[in-house]
Amino acid sequence: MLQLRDVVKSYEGKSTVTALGGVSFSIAAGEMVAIMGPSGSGKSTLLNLMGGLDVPTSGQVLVAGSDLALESEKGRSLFRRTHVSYIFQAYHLMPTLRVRQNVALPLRLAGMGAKEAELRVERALAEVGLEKRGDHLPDELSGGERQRVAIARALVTEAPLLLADEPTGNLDSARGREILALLRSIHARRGTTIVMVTHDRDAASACDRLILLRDGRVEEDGAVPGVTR
Ligand SMILES: Nc1ncnc2c1ncn2[C@@H]1O[C@H](COP(=O)(O)OP(=O)(O)OP(=O)(O)O)[C@@H](O)[C@H]1O
Repeated sequence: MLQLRDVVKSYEGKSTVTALGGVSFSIAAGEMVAIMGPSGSGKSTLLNLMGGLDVPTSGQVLVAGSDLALESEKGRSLFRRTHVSYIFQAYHLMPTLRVRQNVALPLRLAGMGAKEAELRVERALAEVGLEKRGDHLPDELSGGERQRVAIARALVTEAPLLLADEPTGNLDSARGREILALLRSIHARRGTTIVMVTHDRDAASACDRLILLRDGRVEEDGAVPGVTR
């Protein structure tokens, strides 16, 4: 599904910062992968490249065999809409929209008809256990529930790749574990490929593989220590 070949990403400014200094690995369809590493090691940069939000300075990011850097901005935007969904530490819900409208947003942006969209929204809300909260505003929900709404919004497009940036970062450990269990069940049921940046050992333990970054390079890549499945 994803292949990174000797990916370098530098940011030009007063001085050049090399965020990624030659990263190579592949992620197969259906994997659930954690990316860990100290602050500044390049995790968010990597996630942005995988999601087609940015392009590498050199090297290649191949998604299903095609090089995202060779696509036009329009091509990358279509790729993002159809292939990738995101969840974030801070949920990023629209505060003035009801839960149901938040979940429907990516479908409305893609121009999907109201009936089909409604069906998908209700299905996604049921999948995250919030079928009774569709008319609430995000402010009326707990942190864990807000993250569930964000997960439902990620599910509606049926994108094969889910990128998660610290999905449990704002939650206490019990709520965090519920979100991780939900992500695992989605992974098992839908076969969604999940890549999760995290500082949280529990979150990494929910994954099948751990990629450890240090100073913009892969330091370790393999099974999550202490986890047997
Ligand atoms: N837009 C930018 N311009 C300049 N430098 C940047 C930019 N984005 C990131 N960097 C630098 O690139 C390096 C990697 O940053 P990145 O955000 O990918 O790290 P991270 O591992 O996600 O960190 P954290 O865990 O703190 O979020 C850092 O040195 C950072 O300062």
